[in-house]
Amino acid sequence: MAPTNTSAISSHRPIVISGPSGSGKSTMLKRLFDEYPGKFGFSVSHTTRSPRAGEENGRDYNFVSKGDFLDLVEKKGFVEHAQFGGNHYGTSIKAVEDIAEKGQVCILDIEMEGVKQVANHPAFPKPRFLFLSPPSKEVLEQRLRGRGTDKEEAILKRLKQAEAEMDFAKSPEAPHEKIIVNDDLEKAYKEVKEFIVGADA
Ligand SMILES: Nc1ncnc2c1ncn2[C@@H]1O[C@H](COP(=O)(O)OP(=O)(O)OP(=O)(O)O)[C@@H](O)[C@H]1O
Repeated sequence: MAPTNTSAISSHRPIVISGPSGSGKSTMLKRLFDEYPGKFGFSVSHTTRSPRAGEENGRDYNFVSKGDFLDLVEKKGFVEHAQFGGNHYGTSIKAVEDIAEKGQVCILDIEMEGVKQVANHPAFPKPRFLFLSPPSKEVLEQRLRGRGTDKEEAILKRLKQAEAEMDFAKSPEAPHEKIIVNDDLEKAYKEVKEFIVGADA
């Protein structure tokens, strides 16, 4: 099994934020990163896909071969990993440790299957799990449409996946310490901040 430097991670416990696409995760994180510059960091993911123009190895992704990727899977070196469109993607323990060793709190913005993997990892210290929920399916649909980034087919796919995410969050196997409903943005951001930074935020 890949060695884990638990001390850095334990003193800067990573935060896993999840919730349906369109629930507002990026909106919250952008505000948080802007309000607390340098306090938080995103880990650099591994991928087997080829770099795109302008992408830099080690900065945008750790670009690796399929063999190396599967080796690390075997060694339990990923806190979570998945396959999309024929390519593998994953967050390595090392990438999370690198953030903690810089003195930052690592934020993991991941979907349901990844959350399950993180929660069940045999060696990775338990992070803090936050779930961001839309106020309703109807509002989620409005926001996804309002965002204007997806075609109809993608919106329908996201809405279907949202149901699975919401069901999981309500199930007994869900690891979330807190569920925040993103209705009023100011109120929800205050709650997110309290959970992540503490009551003195
Ligand atoms: N409380 C809110 N009230 C109104 N609109 C909101 C609120 N929170 C977020 N939005 C809007 O909803 C849309 C979806 O938010 P955002 O892109 O942050 O979601 P996300 O969870 O990061 O989605 P993805 O997982 O697809 O990246 C955005 O257009 C955002 O401006």
